Amino acid sequence: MPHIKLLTTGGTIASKRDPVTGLQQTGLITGEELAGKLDLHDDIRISVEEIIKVSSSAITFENLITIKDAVLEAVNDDDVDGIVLTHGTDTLEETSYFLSQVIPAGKAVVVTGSQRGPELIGTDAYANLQDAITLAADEGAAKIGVSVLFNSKVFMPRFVKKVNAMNVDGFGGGGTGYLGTVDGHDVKIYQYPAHNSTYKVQGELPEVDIIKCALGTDAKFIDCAIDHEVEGLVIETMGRGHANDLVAAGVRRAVDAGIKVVITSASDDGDVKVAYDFSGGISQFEKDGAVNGGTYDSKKARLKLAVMLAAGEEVTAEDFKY
Ligand SMILES: NC(=O)C[C@H](N)C(=O)O
Repeated sequence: MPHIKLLTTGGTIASKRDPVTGLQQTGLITGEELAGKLDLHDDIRISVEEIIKVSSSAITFENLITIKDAVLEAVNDDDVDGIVLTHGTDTLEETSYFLSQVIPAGKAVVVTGSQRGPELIGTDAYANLQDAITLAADEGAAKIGVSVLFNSKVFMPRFVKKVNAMNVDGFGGGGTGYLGTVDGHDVKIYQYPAHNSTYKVQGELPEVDIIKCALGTDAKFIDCAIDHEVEGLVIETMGRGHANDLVAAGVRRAVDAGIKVVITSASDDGDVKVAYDFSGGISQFEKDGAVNGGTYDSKKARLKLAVMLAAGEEVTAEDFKY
């Protein structure tokens, strides 16, 4: 009988209507209550542990460490066959990606949530939770390690993104699509991630910020980050890694101040790559010691950088290749 550990963190999937305001409030429904209403395969056994109870936009780097410790404990428990983590959708892509960087593959860790609260008409809370548990109990999911289940689809954390702010088809996998499906009690995995590097985080995650560039952006936020002595910076540039001379000068100041700088692109697909020789772009950023973030989106690059710094790893463009 597969034993699935259900770890809960809050989010809409744990919400009920506040009797006074009528608005959704997280943490009013427990994992036990949710799991009690599912139509699971008879031989699945569930045990529930509440880790935290917050809207996911309030999750902190400290919370990520707490979540990681709880997941690792379950991964290392021989009595547990698979893990499901329920989470708010706003930062689900970030927490799942973080976990994929710190939890070695070998046991299924399925992250899920819902766009509509469990009491709302057409809620996706029970369907997603049931599918996530079914996936976590499937042998094929163990090989993926950390995955995301949403609206019947299985995603890899590296590419999953909340693409819709309200409807139940809230997540997409970009150009790489999805890994498989859960249809009732049937799990089908069509593809596995080709690359899986994990790191051993020691202690806290360091402060790493994202600064987004657009037409006419200057370096005031970069200088502010330098003043705040952040350890890492992700500069989200345009296209293949382009900004302007003011940003380039700011990047230089940041690198000189000992900050690890990673350059990402606002585009959804395509690499940051040296293609032009001009002073406000990736060719200059690289000469000045910034790291090429490849196809990483800024939120994932931020977490990868924070994890690598916390693990005491040297950060190079090679680390952002896949
Ligand atoms: N659908 C959701 O879960 C959104 C919610 N605000 C959260 O991220 O916690």
